Amino acid sequence: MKTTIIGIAGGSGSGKSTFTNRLKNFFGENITVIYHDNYYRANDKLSMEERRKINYDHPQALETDLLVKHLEKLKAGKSIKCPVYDFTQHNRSDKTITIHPSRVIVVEGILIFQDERLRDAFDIKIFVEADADERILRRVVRDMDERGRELQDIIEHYLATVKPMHYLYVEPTRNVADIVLNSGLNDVAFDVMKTKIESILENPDED
Ligand SMILES: Nc1ncnc2c1ncn2[C@@H]1O[C@H](COP(=O)(O)OP(=O)(O)O)[C@@H](O)[C@H]1O
Ligand SMILES: O=c1ccn([C@@H]2O[C@H](COP(=O)(O)O)[C@@H](O)[C@H]2O)c(=O)[nH]1
Repeated sequence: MKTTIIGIAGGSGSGKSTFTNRLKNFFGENITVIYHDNYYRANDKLSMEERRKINYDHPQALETDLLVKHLEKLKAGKSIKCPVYDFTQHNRSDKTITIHPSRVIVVEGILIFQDERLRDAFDIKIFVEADADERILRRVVRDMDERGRELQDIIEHYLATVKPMHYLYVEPTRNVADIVLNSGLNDVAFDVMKTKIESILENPDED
């Protein structure tokens, strides 16, 4: 069985997970989804205070080598144990999820097009775009609701690292995308990708 790998990148709060989860909800077990966020490094030796100060928007914060290895294993038909990141603790949890190989793998993350090895592994590259003001407003709501953050922390973190790293490492990768979406809720884009994935699933041995 051939494997088709689809990368979905974009800034934090752009709507990557919204688009990715829509595909996952539609295709269920027929596709595999991997979040680069789960590959944030384990920092067990650091205190919570030290972990809070890490620049999580720099490529070095992620164990991308492990994700590259995992994609190679999945392509070779082997299952992987994917780490599970705990945003509330700024640390990797002790849980893992077993992910089995499948015809279509979707990989999502802010920095996935920044790494050459990942870029080369993707058969289709999608970049989700949204204005910076919308992204930060969404992030405030999400980080307070789901990631256990205070407003002041989110603002400081955004200005100190999220925003500068976005313009340094995320935004420039828009140019390598095959498709740029203006929203993770775009119905036409969803229909186009749904049709494409259906056709890939119907042809297990085609490139
Ligand atoms: N086009 C949109 N309009 C309004 N809200 C959106 C839109 N896209 C995403 N959201 C909301 O913004 C938040 C962040 O979106 P998410 O998909 O998690 O972003 P990302 O994965 O890129 O960080 C979520 O609560 C989501 O429901
Ligand atoms: O411990 C952490 C690790 C990462 N972050 C932030 O997460 C976003 C990326 O996730 P999205 O789902 O794409 O928003 C990144 O901007 C990091 O700053 C964090 O807050 N804490």
